[in-house]
Amino acid sequence: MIRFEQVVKIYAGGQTAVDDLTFEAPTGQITVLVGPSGCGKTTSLRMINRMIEPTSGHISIDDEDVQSVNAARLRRGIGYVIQNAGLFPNKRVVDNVATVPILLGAPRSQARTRAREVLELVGLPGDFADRWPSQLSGGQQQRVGVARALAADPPVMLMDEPFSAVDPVVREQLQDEFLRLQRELGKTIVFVTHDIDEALKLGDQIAVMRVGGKLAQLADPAYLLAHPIDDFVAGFVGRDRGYRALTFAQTPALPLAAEPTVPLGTTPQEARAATRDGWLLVADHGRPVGWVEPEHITAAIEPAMLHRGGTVARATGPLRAALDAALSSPSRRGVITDDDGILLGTVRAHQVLEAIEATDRPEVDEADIAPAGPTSRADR
Ligand SMILES: Nc1ncnc2c1ncn2[C@@H]1O[C@H](COP(=O)(O)OP(=O)(O)OP(=O)(O)O)[C@@H](O)[C@H]1O
Repeated sequence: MIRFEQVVKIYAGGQTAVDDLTFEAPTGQITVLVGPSGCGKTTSLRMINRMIEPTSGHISIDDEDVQSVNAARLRRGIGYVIQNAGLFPNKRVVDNVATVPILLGAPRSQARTRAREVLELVGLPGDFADRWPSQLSGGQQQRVGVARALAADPPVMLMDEPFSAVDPVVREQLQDEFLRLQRELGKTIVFVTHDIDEALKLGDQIAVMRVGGKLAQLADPAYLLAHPIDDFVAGFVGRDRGYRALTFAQTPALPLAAEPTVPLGTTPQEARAATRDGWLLVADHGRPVGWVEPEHITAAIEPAMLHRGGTVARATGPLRAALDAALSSPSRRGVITDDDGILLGTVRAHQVLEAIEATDRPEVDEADIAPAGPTSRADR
C-alpha cells in the first residue's frame, strides 16, 4: 500500500502544487489521480519515487518511508510510464525494455530474454524487439513504455498520462489491454490522467484533485458518479453521469422474451413466414449475427444483407449495455446473450428502464469523503 500523509509541495518560486494530501493507494489496485491541468497530479506521482521531494509530510510504500530509501534504488524498484513513452531513441526496443533489469544487475542475455517475454505480454511479439523506437507507431511505443516498466516485475507502477498521446481508438485498445494485464499481474498502480472517462474506466478508486493541490474526493467510480461531493466534482465528472453510472450498476434479471431466429441461407419466403413485425433475427449456431427485413430481401439471407447497427449485450453485463442494445436495435428489441454469445432473448428499452428504476443506488456515506468500495476490476 502507498500512503500519503499530509504531503505538501511548495516549489522554489512559492507555488503550492500539493496541499495537505492524505490518501492511501491499496495494494494490487489502480488508484487514479484526476483533475484539471495544474492541480498537482504529476507532482504527487513523482514524489512517490522521489523524482520530486515533498516540502513536508510523508509518503510510505508498505509502511517504509520512501525518504529512508536511496532514491536511485527506490526508482529501480518502481515501474514508471510517461506520456510519449520516453523511449531511448538510440536503443533498440529490446534494449529499452532490458534497461532496468540490467541496472539491477541481471546478465545482459537474461535481461534480453525477459524483455522479449514482456514485449509479448504487451502484444509486441517477434521482430518488434529488434526495431528502433522510430519504427513503431505511437500506440506501439506506449506498449514498449509499459513493457519497460514491467520488465523488472516491480510491485508498484506509476503511470503519468501513459495513453494520452495516441488517438481515441488506440487509446481504448491500450486501456483494455492494460486492464487485462492488471487482472493477471495485480500491481499496485497510481495512474495520472486529466480524462475523467479514463479514470472511471481504469480506476478501482479515484482521487479527484482541485487546483491548489487539494484532494476534493476519493471514491470508487460508481460512488463518485452517484455522489459527487460538491459542484466542482459534479462538474468534473460530467453532466451525463447518471447515464454513465449505469456502467457500474449490477444487472438485475431482465425480463427476456423468446426471440425466433433463422439461420443464414434462409429463403425470402421462409423469412417472411417467420417474421412477426417486419424484422427477423438471424443466428448462427445460437449466436445472433444481425437483423434482416424479410420484406426487402429477394434472395437467401447472406451476411451482406444483415443490419449491423444494433449492439448486443450480455445478461451479466451492465445495464447501460442492455439499454444501448434496445435503443440501437432496428426492431427496438435489444439482443441479450450469455457470456459465450449464445442468444438468451430480447428486451425492450422500457423494460430496461424499469429494471434501472428498481436498482439500488450507492448509499451516501456518513463521511463526506467515501472510501473506495469493495468493487474490484474483475467484477466489471
Ligand atoms: N518545477 C516547478 N517549479 C515551479 N512550479 C511548478 C514546477 N512544476 C510544476 N509547478 C507548478 O505546480 C502546479 C502543479 O503542477 P503539476 O505538473 O503537478 O500539475 P498537473 O496536475 O500534473 O498538471 P497537468 O495535467 O497540466 O500535467 C502547477 O501550478 C505548476 O505550474
